[in-house]
Amino acid sequence: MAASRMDLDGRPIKPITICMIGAGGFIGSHLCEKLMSETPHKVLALDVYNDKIKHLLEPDSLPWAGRIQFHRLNIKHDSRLEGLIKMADLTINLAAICTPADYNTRPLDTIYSNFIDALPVVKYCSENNKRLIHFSTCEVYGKTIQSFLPKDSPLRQDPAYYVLKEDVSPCIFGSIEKQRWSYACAKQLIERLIYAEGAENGLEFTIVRPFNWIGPRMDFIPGIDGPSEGVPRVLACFSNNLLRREPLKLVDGGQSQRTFVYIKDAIEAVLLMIENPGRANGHIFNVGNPNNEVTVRQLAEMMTKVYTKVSGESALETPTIDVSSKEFYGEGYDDSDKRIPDMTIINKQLGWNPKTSLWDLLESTLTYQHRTYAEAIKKSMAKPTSS
Ligand SMILES: NC(=O)c1ccc[n+]([C@@H]2O[C@H](COP(=O)([O-])OP(=O)(O)OC[C@H]3O[C@@H](n4cnc5c(N)ncnc54)[C@H](O)[C@@H]3O)[C@@H](O)[C@H]2O)c1
Ligand SMILES: O=c1ccn([C@@H]2O[C@H](COP(=O)(O)OP(=O)(O)O[C@H]3OC[C@](O)(CO)[C@H]3O)[C@@H](O)[C@H]2O)c(=O)[nH]1
Repeated sequence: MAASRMDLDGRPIKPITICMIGAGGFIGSHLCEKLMSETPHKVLALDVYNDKIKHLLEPDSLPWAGRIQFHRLNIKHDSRLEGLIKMADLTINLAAICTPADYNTRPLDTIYSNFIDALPVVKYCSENNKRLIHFSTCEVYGKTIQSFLPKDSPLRQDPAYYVLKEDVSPCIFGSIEKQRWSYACAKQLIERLIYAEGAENGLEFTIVRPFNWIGPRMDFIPGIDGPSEGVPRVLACFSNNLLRREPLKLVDGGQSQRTFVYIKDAIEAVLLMIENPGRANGHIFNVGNPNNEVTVRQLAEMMTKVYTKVSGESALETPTIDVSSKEFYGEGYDDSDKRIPDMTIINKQLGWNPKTSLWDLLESTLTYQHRTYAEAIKKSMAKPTSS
């Protein structure tokens, strides 16, 4: 299998060792799965948790046993970090606080996690001449230029005012009191630092800007495998509502727009970056699906239809309710209005295109959510509440 794998320029791919930080999270778990099942590469998987990759670590009889090694560590304070980066050919940094409910309520943790804690990773890669793939975010674009144009301006139809291009679009955030932007701003600064390490010290880097990757194992279902009061990202929020047969909450009318890409499509793009360093180094890549754009309200409607199909349950009488962002997220929340990725750079460098439609990716993801959580939710809802 592995011996005959070729890169995009027809050269055989040599097995490498990857130090993956944040390997136990949503993206990390899918990337580990792909690397184990389809490549000969080794993974040093670093995280505080490993629940989402347990199926790859045990039992010892798995075909890839010995190629993945879990190291439970917190990169904030662990002297093993530099040694592990030195042992690898490539470091992939996924570790971050990246749920919007935290950005305005835990801004210090958010800034430390996305900037300060990433600094040693960049430094160790640069000092030891190790390649780095760093996960940033589409949030670095902030709001579109379009959102500042008058509602009746014909310029609103011009993609130049809303399609987000890595090398052209500005980063437009709200005022400092809108602490929502603490995350985007920290991610932007770490991008600038990595870019400068490349320019001044020759660091070989690739920066990934994911545009709402979704699929199985994303975040948690409150009260089942996460805190009851926790607020995950929209896929898990709406899944939780559907599983509990309660209305889906539309923040500020659900008018914001997003493009969603299936995690399995996006992981293909990351694998191309890993295995084609000559084409990926020095680049910042949007990774998203411009064809899967919906408003959050449309997403809620589609998820409701898909869930009815995959669960066999009847639709709710009141499928959605409106809630203000202040009530849902608290003071200091703000939102990106629209996120369409320009695909020119990733097409040119890696020839990558997403394949899966929004309906299809929701069908496979909600089938997973139903199979994984429906019974546990029923049991938890049947339990009498303690007085
Ligand atoms: N999923 C998306 O659509 C998306 C979009 C934009 C950006 N991103 C970026 O991609 C990366 C991964 O996102 P995800 O969706 O998999 O999130 P996730 O929360 O599922 O994964 C992050 C992982 O990092 C780990 N981690 C955090 N701090 C750590 C620390 N100090 N030490 C060790 N481990 C630590 C967490 O335990 C978690 O397992 C993040 O950097 C995020 O900002 C993701
Ligand atoms: O119950 C809910 C939950 C959310 N919304 C609204 O949905 C939009 C999307 O929210 P979410 O998926 O939580 O996150 P964002 O897209 O805003 O931000 C993410 O983008 C990438 C990343 O960097 C990492 O994943 C993260 O910052 C939004 O408009 C919510 O208000 C809702 O209506 N109801």
